[in-house]
Amino acid sequence: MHLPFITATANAALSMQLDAAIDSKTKPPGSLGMLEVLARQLGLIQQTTSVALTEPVILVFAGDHGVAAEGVSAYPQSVTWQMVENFLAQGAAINVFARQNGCALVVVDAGVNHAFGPRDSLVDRKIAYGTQNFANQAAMTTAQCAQALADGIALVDELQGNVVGFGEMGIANTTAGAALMHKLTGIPVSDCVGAGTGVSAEGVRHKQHVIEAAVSHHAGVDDPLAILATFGGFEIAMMAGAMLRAAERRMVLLIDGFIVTSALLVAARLQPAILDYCVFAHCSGEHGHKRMLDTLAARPLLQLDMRLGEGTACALALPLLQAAAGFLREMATFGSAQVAEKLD
Ligand SMILES: O=C(O)c1ccc[n+]([C@@H]2O[C@H](COP(=O)([O-])O)[C@@H](O)[C@H]2O)c1
Ligand SMILES: Cc1cc2nc[nH]c2cc1C
Repeated sequence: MHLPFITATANAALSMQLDAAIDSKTKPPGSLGMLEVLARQLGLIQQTTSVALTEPVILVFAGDHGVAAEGVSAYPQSVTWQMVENFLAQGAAINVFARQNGCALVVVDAGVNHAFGPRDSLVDRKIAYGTQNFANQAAMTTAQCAQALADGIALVDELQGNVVGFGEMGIANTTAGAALMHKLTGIPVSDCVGAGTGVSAEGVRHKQHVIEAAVSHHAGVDDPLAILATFGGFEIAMMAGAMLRAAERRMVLLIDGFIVTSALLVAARLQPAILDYCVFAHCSGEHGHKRMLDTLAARPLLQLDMRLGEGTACALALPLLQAAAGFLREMATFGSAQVAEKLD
């Protein structure tokens, strides 16, 4: 399979132009804080000092996990397809937040354990009716993993705009995400697991033991794509493919919570320059997310103790991204507004 190739955004001459443009605006230098960091990043991604965000979209990937059979979630597996129906009926949190912020939403069946039948507003990329239970065998075959990556790439090829947010839905996928985090970072499993949908402290310890046993069972799996196939999910693999292609197309990637970031961990192992294109929407309340973000040297925009997934934090962070692009494009300069500059 041909994986996307991502170019780093570093450009010394453009960086200086962006700094000059940002500092020329009618404000004390640095006073827009993180928005200035974002504006600079957007300029480097788009290779211009006049940035513009067009047709933002959030892709929500849904998939089921065989490891749910180990009793690692607070909810039954059927909630995955039921929540997909809720997305299609416009009733979920992501529907509300995307609507509020003028963001399109695309729901993708990457591998839900349910037959939806033909549906106008559901993108059918079902790889299988859920993954296998990684406690006993690899979650997916190499071919299924490659197909999921390729489908993610193809989905992003169809997008018109230049901003894409990533969201997911999948009962038990914090267990998959924690296993990926452990395998890809070496951080102890105990620091990767969390409450997910709300399991008890004992439930979190059970998750830890399930993952530790699976990691020993699959000893020697060390290549990033093999780790993805062994412990990942169809929605996670499809997101990783979509992320790689989005960065190759020089789009802005909005990264949601724990599971979305675990997909990015895989993508960043394959193409480290992808991180230049990522805006981290929030630090999730899921226990391992802060450590995961730290390993990527990521600075999240929001910290609202949210741990829902669905791409909800992407929708909430979008106005901040638009503020960064807007000030760089529209604010007056000290010269144009005839405002006196800083005293020496
Ligand atoms: O995005 C997050 O940080 C996040 C943290 C905890 C849970 N979730 C969501 O909850 C589901 C997974 O939780 P669990 O307990 O079933 O592993 C899945 O549908 C995710 O979208 C999402
Ligand atoms: C109700 C519910 C909604 C969700 N949205 C994302 N993950 C979810 C998990 C549950 C349980």
